[in-house]
Amino acid sequence: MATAGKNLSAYDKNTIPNAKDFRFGIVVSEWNDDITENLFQGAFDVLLENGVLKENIVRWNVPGSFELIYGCKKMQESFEMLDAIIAVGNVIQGETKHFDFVCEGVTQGIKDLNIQSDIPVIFCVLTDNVKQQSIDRSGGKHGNKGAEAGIAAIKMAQLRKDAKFYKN
Ligand SMILES: Nc1c(NC[C@H](O)[C@H](O)[C@H](O)CO)[nH]c(=O)[nH]c1=O
Ligand SMILES: CC(=O)[C@@H](O)COP(=O)(O)O
Repeated sequence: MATAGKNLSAYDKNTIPNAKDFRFGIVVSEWNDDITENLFQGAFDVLLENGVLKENIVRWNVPGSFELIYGCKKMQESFEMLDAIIAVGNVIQGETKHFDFVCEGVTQGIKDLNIQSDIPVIFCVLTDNVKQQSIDRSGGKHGNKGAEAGIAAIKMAQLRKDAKFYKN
């Protein structure tokens, strides 16, 4: 189902673990910050709605979405007590192929971080053809992908906790 068929902000609170003991990092790209700030707020609000303490959320900024890779990697290394990290960015097609390389690079880089580290990184990067698509997905008519990412972060933090329990 495409995003157009669902509300990115909608979730059943009864299916979300209580996240009061979880700690989260959020790395935010400054490119298109009118969009990325809305994405950040969507994620931040959802985390608080589900019991996360403000003091258990750490935020770093990076210049652009491509730098999300390095920023998230350093956050994994610096804050070993984090339960999950959310990478927030917005890439919009310009005149050239740069869009393709940035999107592919970020996608592969964040995928690699999930393989190489025990701290999951959630992909909250909008990759849009035009600005209106970004607006629609960061608190507009299709909801907020940041909220979707916040829920994913809680679910992956719980999966990671469960996996540690079964391993011991
Ligand atoms: N065009 C967009 C960019 N481009 C910048 C890159 O992400 C990167 O910061 C630069 O190439 C230096 O390494 N970034 C976005 O996040 N969104 C864009 O639309
Ligand atoms: C995704 C980008 O880097 C892109 O917006 C830059 O614009 P352009 O392709 O016109 O240089």
